[in-house]
Amino acid sequence: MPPIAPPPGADTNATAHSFLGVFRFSGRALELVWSTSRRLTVALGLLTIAAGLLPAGVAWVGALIVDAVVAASRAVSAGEPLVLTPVYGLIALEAGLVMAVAGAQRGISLCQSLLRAQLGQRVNVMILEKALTLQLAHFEDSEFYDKLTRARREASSRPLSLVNRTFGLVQNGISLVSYGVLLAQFSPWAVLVLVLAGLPSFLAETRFSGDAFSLFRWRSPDTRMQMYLETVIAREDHAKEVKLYGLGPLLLDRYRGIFGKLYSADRDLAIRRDGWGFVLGLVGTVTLYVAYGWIAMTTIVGRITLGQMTMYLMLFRQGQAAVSASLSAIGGMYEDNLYLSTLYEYLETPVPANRGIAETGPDPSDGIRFENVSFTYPGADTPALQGIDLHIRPGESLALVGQNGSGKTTLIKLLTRLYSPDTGRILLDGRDLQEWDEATLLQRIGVIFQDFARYQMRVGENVGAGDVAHFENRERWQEAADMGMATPFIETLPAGFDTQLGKWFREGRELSGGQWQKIALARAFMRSRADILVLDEPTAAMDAAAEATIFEHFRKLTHNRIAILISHRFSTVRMADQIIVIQDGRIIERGNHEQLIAADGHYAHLFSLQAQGYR
Ligand SMILES: Nc1ncnc2c1ncn2[C@@H]1O[C@H](COP(=O)(O)OP(=O)(O)OP(=O)(O)O)[C@@H](O)[C@H]1O
Repeated sequence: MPPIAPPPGADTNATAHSFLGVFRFSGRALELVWSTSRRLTVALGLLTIAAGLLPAGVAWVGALIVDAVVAASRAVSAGEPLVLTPVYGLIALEAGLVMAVAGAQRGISLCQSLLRAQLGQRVNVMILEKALTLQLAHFEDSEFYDKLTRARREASSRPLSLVNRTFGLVQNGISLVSYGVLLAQFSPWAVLVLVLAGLPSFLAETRFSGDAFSLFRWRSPDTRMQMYLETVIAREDHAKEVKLYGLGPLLLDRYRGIFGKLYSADRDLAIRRDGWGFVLGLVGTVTLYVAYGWIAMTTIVGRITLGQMTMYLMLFRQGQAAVSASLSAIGGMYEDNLYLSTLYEYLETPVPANRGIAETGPDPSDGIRFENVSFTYPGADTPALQGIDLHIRPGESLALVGQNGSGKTTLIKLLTRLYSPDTGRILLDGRDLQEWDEATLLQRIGVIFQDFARYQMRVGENVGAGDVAHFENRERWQEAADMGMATPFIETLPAGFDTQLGKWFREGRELSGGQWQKIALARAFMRSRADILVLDEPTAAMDAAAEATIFEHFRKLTHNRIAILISHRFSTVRMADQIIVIQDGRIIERGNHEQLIAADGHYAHLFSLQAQGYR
């Protein structure tokens, strides 16, 4: 039998197994619904109470009708005149009540649809707002990412579903109490029998729902892998490789494999759940018919009327239906709880508060300083950077050279405060980076990473993204595009700056790698107020002529700015005032091009290798 119990490490709260676990998040879900729309929540509450009480009323009036009919027919047999008014009156009353039940149920479903839309939007916005406050490290943490995707996937349905089920349970509870009150007049034992007959199924359902709850949690990485495989197989940005390498069947096999594994656990649980459900359900049926006999016998001996007999039978039957409706609500509530626990874990992820407030530094002519900076990625064994000392003054340019994985991009991530150093400090204008106000700091830095974003938006917006204050400013788009050498090809696009990019939307145009890079460069140039410009391999996909011109622009532009450049092309690197060579996270050489060539070390070796290639 596949393990239902979670493996070590899976967080199965003990309460999840207890009956109360079902209600763990009901209060919070209710709070969420309440704050989304008070009017709709109140309406839903009132309608639920009405829908809970009215069925007992219908049963009661039903009994009165039968008794009135019996009385009237006896009167007619006894030769008395026929009086139909009381019977018709009662029939009309029952019809009214039945209509009211239907009205309440419709009203509930209306409130639910309206709430579903509002609540879905609200939860999605909460999730996205939180995402904006997260740090890069969160997105790189697989477990956290899992929480985020799960929270997003079911945001529009789960919170309301939990509320609906909670209300449904309340409604059935009210009905059960009202049936109980009426049934108690027949015999308090009958009430006890009704409750006891439902109890085994109730306990079994709670138990199995608890198992399902654990199962969901335990399998979450598998489900995530399945989702990922779906993305790889069915999305345009992977389609090229999947086709050319013939990866499709292999990936699909994996997808099937995961399903097989999950399915066997599901099947086992479903068989046990339904098997026990059937057996315990039989207990209910047998009880019903024993009660039937008991009620019939009591009618025959004349202790209750025919009308009461119909009512008690109906109460018993409806009572059992209410018990089974409650059972399925509870089953679903476990799943909803799982979702909400993920949602709240995600929403409550601690985020370090904006650490600094400084908007200026004591010495603006000092530029950037790294003092003995070391950094290890969360979960990594070896440091990505160690003992980095570095000084770049305003107006200077710095080039970072090193093998793949040597730590160049990491250095930029620390400078842009996407991560914080483990030891040492980074100073800007003589002030620790941690003390700077985040918005001020970010305004001063323009950066393009190797894996820059390709927004499926218009060309102009792709450029404008570099400066949100001028996102829609066409003049600025134009200037930035000129500097990024993007203007000539943008002019050839069907709608110029208004051309839609990417393939997700209608009439979207795909660009070449170099064209995208020019757009990204233009985006960095949008940040005209930024006095630190960082280009992480900005021209790797560009042709040599474009690269040369861009650097001419770049040098002119960076006159009073700090320019940091990561590149594997020595033709550009050599132009920098200062070059540092990084190896395994440490600086092994530094100086300008001439000094490094004269030193005849690592740099000189790499330079001559590349120069040979051009001879
Ligand atoms: N998000 C991350 N989490 C954990 N380790 C990382 C992460 N990003 C990079 N690393 C590791 O840190 C080291 C330095 O990576 P970095 O991206 O800084 O290299 P790089 O010098 O920019 O390389 P390239 O020239 O290939 O761009 C590498 O060993 C890499 O595997």
